[in-house]
Amino acid sequence: MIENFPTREAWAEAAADRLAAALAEALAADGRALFAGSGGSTPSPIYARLAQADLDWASVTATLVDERYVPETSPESNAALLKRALLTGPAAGTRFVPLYSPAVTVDRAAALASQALAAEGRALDAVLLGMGDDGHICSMFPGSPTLTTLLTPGLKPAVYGVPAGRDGAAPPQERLTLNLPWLARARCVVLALTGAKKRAVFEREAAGDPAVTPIAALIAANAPLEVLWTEAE
Ligand SMILES: O=C(O)[C@H](O)[C@@H](O)[C@H](O)[C@H](O)COP(=O)(O)O
Repeated sequence: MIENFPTREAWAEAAADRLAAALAEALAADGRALFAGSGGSTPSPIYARLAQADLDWASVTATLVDERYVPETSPESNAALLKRALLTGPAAGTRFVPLYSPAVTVDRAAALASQALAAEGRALDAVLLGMGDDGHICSMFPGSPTLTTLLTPGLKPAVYGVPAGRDGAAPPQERLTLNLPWLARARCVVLALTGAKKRAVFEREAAGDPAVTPIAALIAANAPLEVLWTEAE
């Protein structure tokens, strides 16, 4: 299930190519495409390449797989990261749907983001995921109180609020996240991993109980998952 790449360049190129192909297919079929990207440090080289893809970016909508409940002015903002890394150059004309919105509670922001995504009227065409060392994808954290909800088949709203963990548990602050059924309905899900540690975490999580393990749940839901790995971190 894991595809190995000899260099970080080849890995980033392959991930960007898969995502661009999925977006191009949607654009050819429907004249529109919906992309969701991850935060964290892993995706930046992939975004840099994807931003150069020869696509009708003005017909693409981009959103996030998860977000800290912070405004774009925060260094923690995934929206700011995506805008900097992907929505630039040829991709600058892409419409962006944020998960965060100001002056409301995290759950209200989740409801607003869910409405905005529902208004797109389509499943995600391409998703770029990273994975934390604890096996989390999006803001679905193994062992967190919200996980069972986020993994529930048939969940209707796309986006949920995630409270900060208690007593040092993840996540350190409130977040917004896509849920498992939304991810699983995507047409292409690229999980980009680097380094021996993440590979071992992925293998452990893939063999876990789908009821309590986000990666195992994604596999069990038959998501069109492509796992791209390179040793170089
Ligand atoms: O905003 C986030 O935190 C992410 O969307 C998250 O799911 C990320 O992909 C992992 O935490 C891996 O992060 P790294 O790529 O930095 O290891």
